[in-house]
Amino acid sequence: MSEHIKIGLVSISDRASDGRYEDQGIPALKDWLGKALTSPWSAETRLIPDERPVIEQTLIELADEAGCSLILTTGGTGPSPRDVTPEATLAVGDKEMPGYGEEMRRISLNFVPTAILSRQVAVIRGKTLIINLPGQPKSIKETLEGVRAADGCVVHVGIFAATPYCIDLMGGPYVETDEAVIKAWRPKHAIRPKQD
Ligand SMILES: Nc1ncnc2c1ncn2[C@@H]1O[C@H](COP(=O)(O)OP(=O)(O)OP(=O)(O)O)[C@@H](O)[C@H]1O
Ligand SMILES: Nc1nc2c(c(=O)[nH]1)N[C@H]1C(S)=C(S)[C@@H](COP(=O)(O)O)O[C@H]1N2
Repeated sequence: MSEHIKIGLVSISDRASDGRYEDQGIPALKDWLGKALTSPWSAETRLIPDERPVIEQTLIELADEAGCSLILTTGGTGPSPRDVTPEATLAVGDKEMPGYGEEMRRISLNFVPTAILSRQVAVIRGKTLIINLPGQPKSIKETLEGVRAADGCVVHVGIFAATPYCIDLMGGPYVETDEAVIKAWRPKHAIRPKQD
């Protein structure tokens, strides 16, 4: 049996938040989740500048007040002076989840050599998993879904594959996915029977 999940989507960009360009981060996140999730979900969206106090306050509000079990951020993970998303994320986290950043950089190296410049982190705050994704809108699908060969076969599994089980272990809602987009990996004992 699946359960409703509230997901925080945070686009962190100076230029998108002040209107110099249109934000493509939140639409890209919504688009991918709309294709990937088969269990019920709703989004809380925020478009904010690269200001560390604003990022921290936004993450705290979405986790502690809005009740998001998962928060995905996009933007502000590079080496520029204004890129402070990882620092803000680590500051509000109780536990770091280093596998996410390690795996995203490995996946992204299949697309761009500059993937090593990306400093993404993931943390758990209370009952909320917070994951930083890179800022390039196309990198959202790339990191969540992984790498496919020309015939469509998955050659490097995306980071979302492990995320529903992580949320299970944190005591959150049971999230299900469309296996054609991303297969949610759980040990056999943790898989609930599908309902018609
Ligand atoms: N929200 C967004 N909408 C559209 N494109 C974006 C967005 N965020 C980032 N990008 C693109 O991805 C690139 C890398 O993202 P990064 O987070 O490093 O942004 P940036 O160069 O610090 O600029 P800004 O914070 O003003 O978006 C940006 O230079 C921009 O081309
Ligand atoms: N999957 C993927 N990862 C990516 C990219 C990309 O196009 N696809 N762009 C990279 C680039 S050009 C940079 S500078 C770093 C910086 O992260 P940021 O975009 O969040 O600042 O992410 C990298 N990671």
